Amino acid sequence: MARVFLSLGSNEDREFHITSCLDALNRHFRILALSSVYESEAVGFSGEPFYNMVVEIETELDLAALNDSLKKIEDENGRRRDVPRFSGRTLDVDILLYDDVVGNVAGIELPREEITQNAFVLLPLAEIAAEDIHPTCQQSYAAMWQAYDKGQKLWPIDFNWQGKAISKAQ
Ligand SMILES: Nc1ncnc2c1ncn2[C@@H]1O[C@H](COP(=O)(O)OP(=O)(O)OP(=O)(O)O)[C@@H](O)[C@H]1O
Ligand SMILES: Nc1nc2c(c(=O)[nH]1)N=C(CO)CN2
Repeated sequence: MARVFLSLGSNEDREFHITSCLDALNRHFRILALSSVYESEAVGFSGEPFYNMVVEIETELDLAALNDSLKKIEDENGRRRDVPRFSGRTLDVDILLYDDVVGNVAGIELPREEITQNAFVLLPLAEIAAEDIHPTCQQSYAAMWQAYDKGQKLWPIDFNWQGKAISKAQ
């Protein structure tokens, strides 16, 4: 069984697509943890603000099969692939960590660089995996967040899934 952390993002019909993604992940995998949902301005392009969160799952799929399964979930949520990389999206699901795998496996680069680059990835990860150690930085996510330049604003959102509030942030 692999422990996997996924980053979810949406800036079109955000509540619908994040909910729909959580429903799909719950059908296909065992969900171990959900972070809060955070709203932030689009980074890298001028578009609508995003909702982002991190989800920990457990799976027997290898990386290639997991990537296929996540792409299918993106497709079911109307993800367009014929648009520039930095543009609006209904749903983006990225693999941040797959156990402690480091390097390129089946075209998947791990650990995903965005962990160290984007507050909208690092904060929700630190929320649910505070004491875990980043496989190459060799620091805990809590320590990495402590040291992170907090210039990028994130707003915790009251978000309910399956009738329960999943927000932990104050
Ligand atoms: N850590 C990763 N998680 C998911 N896909 C990855 C990863 N590393 C490489 N890839 C590969 O890169 C391809 C493009 O995905 P990538 O996530 O980089 O682009 P995107 O989803 O279009 O844009 P974004 O950077 O906005 O997520 C994927 O199809 C996948 O095969
Ligand atoms: N706030 C925010 N900005 C982004 C995001 C995202 O998920 N959240 N994803 C992008 C493309 O992967 C580009 N910019």
